[in-house]
Amino acid sequence: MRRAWRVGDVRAAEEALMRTVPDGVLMQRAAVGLARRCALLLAERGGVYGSRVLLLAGAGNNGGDALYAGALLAGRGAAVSALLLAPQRVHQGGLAALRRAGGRVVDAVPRDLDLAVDGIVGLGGSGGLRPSAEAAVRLLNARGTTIVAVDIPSGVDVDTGGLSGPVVRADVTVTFGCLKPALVVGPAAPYAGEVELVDIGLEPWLRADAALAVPEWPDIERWWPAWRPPPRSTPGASWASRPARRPIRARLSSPWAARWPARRAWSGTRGAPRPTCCATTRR
Ligand SMILES: NC(=O)C1=CN([C@@H]2O[C@H](COP(=O)(O)OP(=O)(O)OC[C@H]3O[C@@H](n4cnc5c(N)ncnc54)[C@H](OP(=O)(O)O)[C@@H]3O)[C@@H](O)[C@H]2O)[C@@H](O)CC1
Ligand SMILES: [K+]
Repeated sequence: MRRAWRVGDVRAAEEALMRTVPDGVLMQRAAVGLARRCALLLAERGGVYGSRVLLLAGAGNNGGDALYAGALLAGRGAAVSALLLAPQRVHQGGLAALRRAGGRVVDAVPRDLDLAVDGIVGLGGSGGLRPSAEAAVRLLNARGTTIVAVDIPSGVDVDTGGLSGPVVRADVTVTFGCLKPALVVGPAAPYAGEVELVDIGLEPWLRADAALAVPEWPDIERWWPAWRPPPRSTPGASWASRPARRPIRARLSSPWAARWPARRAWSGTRGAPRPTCCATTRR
């Protein structure tokens, strides 16, 4: 089963974990996992060195994750720029790290990009995207820029998986500690693209009863041994018409970054109903 936790539960676990580690450690764990996934993506497309990366950095720690990860990529020779969506409230430590590594701040989305990192908003999101963020997101979505979302594609409702306006259409979402409902269910789920879960040590602190649990193929096969996914040609494969621009491919992860294999499983079986209806929920 894939289990997901709501924002309140993640925050509670985060607080408990934070009491056991020095300040800033969790953000560094998150940033290292994020930078590593971005570097893998860039390596597939010609290499990290000399690649052009844009960070969309919002007002909170989600922007901080993006800025620290950007600093790591700049350290590997990427040309990293940051568009600050709330310059007065940007994560100062992250911005300083980026500048030290040679990154720069821009005031508009650059024309040529190899990768954009969505650090607009994460667990702290409410309502639709703010106007400055919305304009940048519309432009990047329209251009088909490769996007890695930080924790959650910005603009989605994290707890319900609902949408209330334009959202980031990510190729990959690097999420921290645990899955969240918007990555698994609702209209938001396809916008996450491939989801990579980075272990930051949160799991022991999460409550045992997750907000929801969604079965994976092995669960279904265990419950119903005779069942097999329908063939690819089955009509009515509308569930599979995700908004991604290219097929999601499986990538290997390091041992400390557990990939979520479910999308790969589903993407190989077009026509099958996506079993979100089987999700068990906790109120
Ligand atoms: N959990 C963990 O263990 C760890 C969590 N970590 C990271 O922290 C992140 C949570 O950080 P956070 O709490 O600082 O909130 P965050 O999501 O950055 O947003 C805050 C700002 O966004 C704004 N805003 C709100 N809605 C908006 C919208 N729709 N569109 C645009 N802007 C919007 C709002 O300002 P407003 O516009 O309302 O004035 C607010 O000030 C989490 O997702 C993960 O990445 C890791 O670093 C370490 C481990
Ligand atoms: K985000």
